[in-house]
Amino acid sequence: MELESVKGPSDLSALSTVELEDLAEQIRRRIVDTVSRNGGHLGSNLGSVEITLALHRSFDSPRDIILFDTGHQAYPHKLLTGRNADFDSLRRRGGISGYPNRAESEHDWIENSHASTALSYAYGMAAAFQVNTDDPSGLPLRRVVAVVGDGALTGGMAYEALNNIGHRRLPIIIIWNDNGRSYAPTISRLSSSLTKLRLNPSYIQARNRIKQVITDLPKVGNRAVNSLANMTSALREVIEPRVFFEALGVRYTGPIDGHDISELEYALAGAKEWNGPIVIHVLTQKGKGYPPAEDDELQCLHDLKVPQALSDVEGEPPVSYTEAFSKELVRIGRENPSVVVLTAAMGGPTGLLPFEAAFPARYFDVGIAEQHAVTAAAGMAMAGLHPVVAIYSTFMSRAFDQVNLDVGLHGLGVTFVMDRAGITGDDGPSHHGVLDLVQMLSVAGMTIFVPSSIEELRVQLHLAIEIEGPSSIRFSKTLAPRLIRGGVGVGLEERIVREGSSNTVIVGIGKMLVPALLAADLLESDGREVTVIDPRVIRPCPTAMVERLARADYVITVEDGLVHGGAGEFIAAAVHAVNPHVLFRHLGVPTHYLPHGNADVLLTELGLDGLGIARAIRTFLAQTEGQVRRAEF
Ligand SMILES: Cc1ncc(C[n+]2csc(CCOP(=O)(O)OP(=O)(O)O)c2C)c(N)n1
Ligand SMILES: CC(=O)[C@@H](O)[C@H](O)COP(=O)(O)O
Ligand SMILES: [Mg+2]
Repeated sequence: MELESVKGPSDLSALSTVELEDLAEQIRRRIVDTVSRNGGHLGSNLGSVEITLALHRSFDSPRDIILFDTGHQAYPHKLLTGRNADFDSLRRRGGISGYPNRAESEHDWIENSHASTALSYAYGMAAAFQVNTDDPSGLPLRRVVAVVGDGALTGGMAYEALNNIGHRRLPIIIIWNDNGRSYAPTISRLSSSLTKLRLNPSYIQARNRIKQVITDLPKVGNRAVNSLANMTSALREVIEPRVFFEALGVRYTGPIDGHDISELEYALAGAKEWNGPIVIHVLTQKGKGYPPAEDDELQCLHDLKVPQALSDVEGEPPVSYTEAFSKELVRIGRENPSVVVLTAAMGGPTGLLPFEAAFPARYFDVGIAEQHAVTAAAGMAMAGLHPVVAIYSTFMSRAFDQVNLDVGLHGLGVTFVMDRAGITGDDGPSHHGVLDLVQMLSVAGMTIFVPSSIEELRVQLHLAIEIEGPSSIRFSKTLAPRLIRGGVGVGLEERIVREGSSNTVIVGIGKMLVPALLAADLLESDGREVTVIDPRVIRPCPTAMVERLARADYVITVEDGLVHGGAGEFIAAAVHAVNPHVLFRHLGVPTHYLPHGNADVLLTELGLDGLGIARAIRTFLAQTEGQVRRAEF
């Protein structure tokens, strides 16, 4: 069967094993081809092809619910549910999402790409189907299936859900998609013990032989007992997961080969008969069928766009903020032995691997467990270390309570480094890092740095680590401009990057300094010389900046984060305490879930590019000219 002719799961039911294997190959080619052009998740999707085929042949989606944890492995699901024709638009503005999307298909349920949520959704849905037992259709109970990766299973929510699912004995089928990796080898005793079994048929056959020996034991006598003693280690590796899940009240079966569709369908048929929660432990190969993707470096492909840098340093290739952070952190690690780093399974993407290589004992990957990472850092700070916790802005939301009360309440010296701050683009609404400024401003005593260039990032990282209390630094998913105009700031002071003669000041926060300066250039052609300030630090609000803004008539703040409760409003409150008559206009991200697409395109749509900012300022001034009342102060 040709992939193009698959319009939905019902087209799969009559396919033979050979036809299925051929279709799997077509799906792999389609994914590799599209991701190589559009970017996206390669390893995870190539690893979930057979699982997805078996699920859509064994269940009746969307009547039966098929949930994908994290959702980054759902490309085969999309191709098999009628979206092959649209697949070329993957992750493009206006195109199909890189994650399940309810507006795209009735077969899609979870749009949130944050890991470890699927089992909680499954609990809720299975419980709802039990409550609504008077289903008029007379059809059997709707089944709920959750595909959960071994990485996602290291998240706290997954354990919370497992506990409840087992306790309530809800008939949920859990596919534990175990490829032994997140970005790196998964931090999981449950999973690592099976490394040898990872898709090595001889080990899986050995496991089956061990089971047979146990069964035949009474007939064989001492010789088997001795050989059994040698085999108990392999047996233990296979038994441990069973003990873990069944202690929670969840039946365990496996491990099975996650690329053998017949074996998968056999296990699914058995699971459907099991009256209660059951986990099918499936061993898969990340990147299966495309060797370059079989490591985790190709977890997610994307190309970093060169920002509208105003003045690149001649001759030096542009680097990303991540790379600049990564290198400076190693330097700091050499100078300061109390500095340790923590990651939640994202050591590679957050640039921590060089630090790990240099100081392995001071590198902590806790798995996809942001809450635990933050509070573990609090413990380390209490014990005299200075932890640097590197977590994407969007994932930091998950640990807000821990930041606020486990670190902030105790005033501990922990530095939070939030990469992917602001609109990140291709990964859509659950990846834009637009909440971190609002959240960090809610934590009393948190020093908040917003670097606008590589040089500033380096200086501010050193400052943050020297601060005794909590501190945070945020930067975007871009190559970083080398803004040398005006030099690098000092301490916790702002930088006047462009001095104008008018009474109008633009405060360009972090990455937004670049479009702010472009807007100033455009306004100059109107004959309006505006001042542009790089605040560098949001809290404590730089004193000299507050005084400078209190003398202005009009102040426009620009941030790559939510406007409501954001940095601009915080700055305005500080200025209005000095001069309540200064007129502010805050530009930033509205409180909406923004779609996926190129970050610069999304920023332009929001009016956060240079032209958009200039337009907004012209409108603001036209609306307010003459309203200004000079304060006596
Ligand atoms: C809360 C949260 N933290 C971090 C991430 C980033 N992330 C995306 S995929 C991934 C690894 C997932 O590993 P696994 O569940 O084993 O799936 P696999 O990629 O191996 O198929 C991580 C850490 C995330 N999506 N959500
Ligand atoms: C699915 C997920 O959460 C991550 O893989 C994310 O897609 C990575 O984003 P970057 O591409 O910005 O590293
Ligand atoms: Mg995995």
